[in-house]
Amino acid sequence: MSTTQNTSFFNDVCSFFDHASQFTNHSAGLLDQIKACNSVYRFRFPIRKGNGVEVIDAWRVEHSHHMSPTKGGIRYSDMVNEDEVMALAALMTYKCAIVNVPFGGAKGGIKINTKNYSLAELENITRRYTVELVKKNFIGPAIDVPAPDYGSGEREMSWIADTYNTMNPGQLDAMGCVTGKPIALHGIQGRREATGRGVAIAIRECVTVTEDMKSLGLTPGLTGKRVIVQGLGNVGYNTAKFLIEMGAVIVGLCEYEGAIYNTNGLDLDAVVAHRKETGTILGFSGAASEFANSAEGLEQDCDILVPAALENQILASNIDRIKAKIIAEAANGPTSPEAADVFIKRGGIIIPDMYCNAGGVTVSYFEWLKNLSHVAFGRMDKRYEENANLNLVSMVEKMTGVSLSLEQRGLIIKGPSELELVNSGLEETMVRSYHEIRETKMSNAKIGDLRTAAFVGAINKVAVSYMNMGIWP
Ligand SMILES: NC(=O)c1ccc[n+]([C@@H]2O[C@H](COP(=O)([O-])OP(=O)(O)OC[C@H]3O[C@@H](n4cnc5c(N)ncnc54)[C@H](O)[C@@H]3O)[C@@H](O)[C@H]2O)c1
Repeated sequence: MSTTQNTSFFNDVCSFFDHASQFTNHSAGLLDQIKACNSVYRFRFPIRKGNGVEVIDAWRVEHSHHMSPTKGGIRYSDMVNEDEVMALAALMTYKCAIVNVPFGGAKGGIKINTKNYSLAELENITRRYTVELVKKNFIGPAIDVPAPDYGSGEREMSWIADTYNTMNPGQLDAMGCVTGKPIALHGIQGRREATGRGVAIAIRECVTVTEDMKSLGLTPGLTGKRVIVQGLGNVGYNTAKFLIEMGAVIVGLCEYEGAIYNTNGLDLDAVVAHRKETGTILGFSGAASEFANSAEGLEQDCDILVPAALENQILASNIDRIKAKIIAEAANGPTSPEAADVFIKRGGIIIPDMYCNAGGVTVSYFEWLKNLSHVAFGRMDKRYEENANLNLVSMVEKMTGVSLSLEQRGLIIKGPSELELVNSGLEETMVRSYHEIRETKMSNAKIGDLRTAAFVGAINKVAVSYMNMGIWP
């Protein structure tokens, strides 16, 4: 299947790319340009730790400048490395193209185990990381816009926004330099849950296609579908939460300390509360069985497996023991090309990462637009709105001499809130993109799977941008 030797995560992404590119008709040179990472910035900076100094390794990779700004999260992990950041940046390019978000792909990495640092040290690291990016022109609302990823969240995004803003006094659009900020600091409603909500919508769309479910021996629809989720962080927790709302049953949960399982379903919030109290999901009273090794949790009986932690979880070495019929890649790169090949050949469906977790960047785009437009999304705070609309109602009544009915008043004051706008935009994007990918798959029997179809669509869109742009000089 691949023309690239698989020695790394980035090579895995290139391997998927190479396989899909045979279904496009672009020149080898253009394909090379799309595939390559345009800028890789590796840097080291010191922080004070205790009475000494510690040097931190960090990266920012801008994979593709076919659109500006570039966009992608920052991973805080002691496992992060240059290859991983390059792979994640490349996935961002294809992801944005799939959901028609007009950004190039980027990603950042800070090599730390967040558990080993105090809050003040984490803030120092984040602010210094931002300063290094500013110095090299690797951040800015029109240049490169980071977001949360594994190990980072709203708190870190606030520090980044404040550092950038402080270093660029008077820059009107400064708050658009990063997304995933808290609501009180120019964030947007619904961003926190967006990736998980998007994953749940992606799964729902997949299981509603009767013909595809028939081929898996499953009934269409989410009701009663048994799901195992790996990772109880931002993406995993929210995916599980929305899947439950949509009628699915969470039968298994895996965290790095182990896994729990109950074929009758697990109470998600009770598990989270238990973990908060004890530091582990193990020992949860509602579990029928538990496994000290997290990976064993992936191999239990279920219809849908949702890896939502890290890459390289489903490999040639364990794919034969995976019982799920659908793998929904909430994490980036959880399935190796070899494992994916085996799974597809035995008739399984993989909802590929580059589409499945695109809800985050979709809503990040809305946040960035809100920051640049300097206008609140949706209707205003209810108190103001009611006053404003009451004025409007009495104005209309005075002008027409007619008393408006309650219904007519209702028509005037009703309007979508920011959250309703965000969620409907997200819903529309995830639904449309799923069927676009599936149609590409169905258009050529040789394409064979959703990931290849997603890559074909993404490659074609990025190719058109590069061709329109031309080469300068
Ligand atoms: N946050 C976003 O908006 C976003 C968007 C798109 C993609 N993603 C991807 O989703 C994945 C998770 O990101 P997140 O933001 O939820 O991170 P997070 O840090 O909030 O949560 C990750 C969780 O995975 C757990 N974990 C780590 N290793 C594990 C293992 N071996 N087995 C089971 N659990 C393990 C961690 O303990 C943590 O609870 C990453 O691949 C990330 O790139 C995140």
